[in-house]
Amino acid sequence: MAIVQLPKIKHVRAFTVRGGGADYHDQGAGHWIDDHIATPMSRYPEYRQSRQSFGINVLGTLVVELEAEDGTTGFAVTTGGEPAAFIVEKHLSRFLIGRSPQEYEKIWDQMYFSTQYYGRKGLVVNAISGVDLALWDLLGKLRGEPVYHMLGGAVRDELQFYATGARPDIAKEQGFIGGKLPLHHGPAEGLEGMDRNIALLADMRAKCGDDFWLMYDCWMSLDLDYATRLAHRAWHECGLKWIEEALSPDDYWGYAQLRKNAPKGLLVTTGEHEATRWGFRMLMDMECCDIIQPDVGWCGGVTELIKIANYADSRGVLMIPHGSSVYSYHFVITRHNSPFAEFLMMHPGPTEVVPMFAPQLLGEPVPRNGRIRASELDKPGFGVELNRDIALHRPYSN
Ligand SMILES: C[C@H](O)[C@H](O)CC(=O)C(=O)O
Ligand SMILES: [Mg+2]
Repeated sequence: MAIVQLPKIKHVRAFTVRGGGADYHDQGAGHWIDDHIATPMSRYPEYRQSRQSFGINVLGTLVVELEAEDGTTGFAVTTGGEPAAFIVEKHLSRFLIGRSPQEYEKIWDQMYFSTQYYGRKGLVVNAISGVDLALWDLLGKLRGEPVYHMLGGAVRDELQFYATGARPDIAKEQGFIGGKLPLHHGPAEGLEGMDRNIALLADMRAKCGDDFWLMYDCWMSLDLDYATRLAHRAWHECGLKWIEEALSPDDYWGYAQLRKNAPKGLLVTTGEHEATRWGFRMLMDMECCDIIQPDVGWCGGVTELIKIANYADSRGVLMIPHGSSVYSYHFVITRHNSPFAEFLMMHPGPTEVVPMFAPQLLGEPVPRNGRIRASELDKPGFGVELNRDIALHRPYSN
């Protein structure tokens, strides 16, 4: 039987898109996701009300499209905009053109180590992740297989989701297994801010009852003392399930101490702004958290997430990827140490379940009653198509 040789990559294109989608903070006015949410910039009053005021949405979405010799295309979206498009077109494309998508390990290695002198985390690894996701999409489209089949197949029949957004009470009615609230007040707002954080959580606990998971997402905004005090009050007064990304991603020592300081039973989680197997090894070897939360569009893509997830599994650490739509769904359904997934509520309220990366992905599945069945992922690649009716801008070429 002849060995299958897939067509090689002929074209690499990087586009940018504004307005929601993969850069999900890039929303219009009045959206819950930009309503006085605590960040490291909250120490400056002028940047406290709106995260867009300090530039959280400055990058926009990066779309990576790979076209094979036979005309088949694979694509992916992530956060990165024009600077990431430059890196894809002017640097990474040389490792892709004329190559088979089957070589995703060697291609990843060349993309990472050729940019290591100016990359390693953040924007550069976002760009690498976008290329890697497009490679896996192209591979699936050429093979006629969903990505989750290529990752070993489903270990359960369906995905269960918790919802991130301002209305956990509505999320409970919609069938989600928990609700993660954004933290609104950081250390700069003192005891009054802490009391308001607890009052909101207590109100949601009263509305949701005792059995519904409630979590706080602190988006890197706290110091160790404040995070420790918040953890104890939120656990003892409101039954908080986990405190997420309380500290700077660079403060591995702080996370290790927070995990020691936290009340027994409260989970400490982080990782969405961490990258590569080496960054997550640091989090796990220093025992910084109970759950790692890589974003597959930011940590290095599927090729790197395989390495991260397997190391976590060997250490008994849960790996619940940060919300990244189909790119995490196809991974989570194949891993026992990923028992549930995140769904980021992108409706402004949020009062409705809408596709997370809308309007960029045609055919993007959404949870119904807080679940997506594995069979809903049974389309080639990541099972979505690029919406070509949106304004795609190609600022560079290779
Ligand atoms: C809600 C958080 O501030 C952020 O916008 C999203 C996030 O960190 C998450 O979904 O996790
Ligand atoms: Mg988060």
